[in-house]
Amino acid sequence: MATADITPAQPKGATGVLLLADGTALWGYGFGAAGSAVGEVCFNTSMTGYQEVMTDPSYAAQIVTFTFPHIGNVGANAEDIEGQVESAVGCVVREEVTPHSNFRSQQQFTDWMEAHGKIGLSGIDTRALTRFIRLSGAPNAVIAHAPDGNFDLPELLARAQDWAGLEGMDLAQRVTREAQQDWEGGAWTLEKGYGRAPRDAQPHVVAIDYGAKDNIFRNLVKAGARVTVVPAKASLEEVLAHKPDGVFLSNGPGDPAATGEYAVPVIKALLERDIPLFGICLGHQMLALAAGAKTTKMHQGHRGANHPVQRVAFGEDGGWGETTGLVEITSMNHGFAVDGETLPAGVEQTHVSLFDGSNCGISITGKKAFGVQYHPEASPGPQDSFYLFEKFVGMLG
Ligand SMILES: NC(=O)CC[C@H](N)C(=O)O
Repeated sequence: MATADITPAQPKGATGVLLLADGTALWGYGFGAAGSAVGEVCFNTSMTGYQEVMTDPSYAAQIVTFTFPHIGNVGANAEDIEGQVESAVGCVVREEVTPHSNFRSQQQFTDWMEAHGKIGLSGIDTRALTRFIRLSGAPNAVIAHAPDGNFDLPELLARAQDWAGLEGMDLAQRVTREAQQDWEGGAWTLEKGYGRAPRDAQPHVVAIDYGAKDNIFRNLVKAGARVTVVPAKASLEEVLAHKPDGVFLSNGPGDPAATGEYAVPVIKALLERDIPLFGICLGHQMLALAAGAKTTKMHQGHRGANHPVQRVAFGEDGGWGETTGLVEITSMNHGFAVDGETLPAGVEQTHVSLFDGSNCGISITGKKAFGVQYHPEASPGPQDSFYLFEKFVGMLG
């Protein structure tokens, strides 16, 4: 049963609403798919790359508020897809979606959203919503689009209130590939689109897919690796059967502490066997859990393409070299974080966020194992951190 007043009342002409669990209704205009969906509301400050954001599986069970006011300008295409599986359920934007005008566009963003079952809401004061999230934390909400303007508000509110929230939620097993896959995509170029990955390349990286963005695999290929992707719940034996030179731990949605139940024992065993490891985002968080650290839910999270991160230590093999102290501008999408205070002896903090000092990288002493909280593959975002793929592939074999 819903237990809050819904305010303000629906204005004339509204066809979409973001109904927060506390009863606050943000009224606007629906686009994309009709219907409703529940999730945690976050904000992303990227100025470009909305299609990659909306297809990043790490956003499963989330509603993305774009702080950049004009969304839709470059339309949508069949290439800028980061995952074919579940991802953000919807998005909230300031202005009416801009008609597409770009040589790569194949579809209006509104039509693409509809085709992918995602709900859009325009006409929202996204600055006020972002300030609300910064002050009060990321709320649970229902996003709804009814072309005829008819909403069952008590039912929508009950859904927002009954939803358990992301904390304690394991979503990786919902978004992972179910079968092993020989990864075949290479880096994208304007002239040729995506390249092909040579299957005889060395070294061989086995990538555990907790909800991976495809551009990570393309970057591993670009750095010279052959990549075999295995499902989130692959056992140690299944991973080792591929005779990996190194194992990659992917990004993904949900709470790392909940996901770690099946992933962490495998990661621990790989660490014990001295298999080189590289984790990104959720993979970084679970590497930290395997090494004995703790993760926490953040107040508002980090999501955008402009997050400064500083290299603060060399890493075990001195791999950052002279570049310690350097700042990278990074792409980020996380709502949980490794608690830097809980890093045990033998785990070195290699990167920190210059926004809030939170942990952004670790390296395990005596092992070829490291992780970063941010997204070096960009998609979207700056490319300052591509060196990490070369560093990892370079340490194998
Ligand atoms: N991009 C990711 O891998 C996100 C990791 C985790 N789900 C978080 O929100 O912190």
